[in-house]
Amino acid sequence: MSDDEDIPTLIEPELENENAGDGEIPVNHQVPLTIISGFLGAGKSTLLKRILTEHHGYRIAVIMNEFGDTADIESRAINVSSESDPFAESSEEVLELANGCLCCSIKDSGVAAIEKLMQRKGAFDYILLETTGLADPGPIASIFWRNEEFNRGGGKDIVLDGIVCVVDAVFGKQQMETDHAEEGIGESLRQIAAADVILLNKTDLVSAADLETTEDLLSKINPAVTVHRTVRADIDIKHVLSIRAYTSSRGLSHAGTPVPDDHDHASHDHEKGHGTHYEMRGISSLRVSCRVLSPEQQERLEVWIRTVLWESQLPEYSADTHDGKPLEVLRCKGIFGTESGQTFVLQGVRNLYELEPLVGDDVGLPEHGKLVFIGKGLDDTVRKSLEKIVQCNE
Ligand SMILES: Nc1nc2c(ncn2[C@@H]2O[C@H](COP(=O)(O)OP(=O)(O)OP(=O)(O)O)[C@@H](O)[C@H]2O)c(=O)[nH]1
Repeated sequence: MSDDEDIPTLIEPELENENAGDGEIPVNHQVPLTIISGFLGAGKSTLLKRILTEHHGYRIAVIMNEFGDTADIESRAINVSSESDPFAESSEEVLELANGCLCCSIKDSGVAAIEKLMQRKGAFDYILLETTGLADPGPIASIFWRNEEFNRGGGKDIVLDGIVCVVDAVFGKQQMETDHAEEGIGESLRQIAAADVILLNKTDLVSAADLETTEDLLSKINPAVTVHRTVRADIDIKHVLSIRAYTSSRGLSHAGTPVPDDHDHASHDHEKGHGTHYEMRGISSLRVSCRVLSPEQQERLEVWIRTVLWESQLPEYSADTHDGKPLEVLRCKGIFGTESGQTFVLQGVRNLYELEPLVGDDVGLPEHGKLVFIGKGLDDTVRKSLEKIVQCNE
């Protein structure tokens, strides 16, 4: 099918849930979008097939896109609302599946095609976007999350729900350990870094010990990720859709417990803190526990985040005196309490971040907050710099 006459009739969305929860669609009229990434052959199509053939009540539009070239998407994002956009006439096919899902293959245009898809809003209530096995989902995520240009256009009705990464239990560990890029971090590690949920798939093909090792590696690279072990991507849909990874405290569920002081080879040179840092093939992650913050500490933390994210340096060092590697943050997440009795959630994708008080999400005031940063050059100096702000008693 290629022309609009073949596209199913519009149906008004039935969004009735007041409290979007596990597996429920949010009541606001924004359409949640989940990005599915994953290593080549890991089981992305198997997951998609499973989601599309189950009777879950969602009307899902699946976009299978050659989103390999993210620079291309980003440049088009800027033109998304322009009438004269030469990409508005993207080639696309839409198929309606038996359970009401729409399957769209959008071949040659990124965001403009999604905007076009949004003109059919009402025919679906959820978007799944499958990236290629070689894509870094980070830049794609930042288009849908807090991107002002895009949000003024067709993107205003889309809300990024989360990033799901499918990892091959057989080859995943080897892939991560040998991943490299000309400059910096390889794509499979970027996919792990960006993920909110990982499906460690094909667990039927490996030993329990190997699974343990791979899972351990995944959570060292991304200390904020939730890992589910699967066979043929068999997973309860509530763990992958409507997880609200960017709008709730979910995924930070361990925040109430102190970060363990885990003295492995990667977290050396601890003084007194409960932080860890881990480094592998150019990617590094930091996990730091955080006391209940005073207003001054909160202010200093914000300055720290802005300086690291926007200036790629630590506040107490100028770029040429920090003897570490260049700083780059791919993803950050966190939750902490303040002396004023509020709970704050930190979310960040590349140099975009949001630090907002948590409303209507009853997690209680976390006595031991947690901050996680994943990226490049996040070494022990960076860890100590952050701990100096969030762990001292003022
Ligand atoms: N044994 C086993 N095979 C699986 C499992 N999941 C997927 N497969 C098989 O692995 C192969 C690759 O799965 P796909 O779902 O096509 O993987 P993909 O990530 O979409 O692959 P690309 O699009 O090429 O990157 C297929 O032959 C699947 O049937 C699993 O859990 N166990």
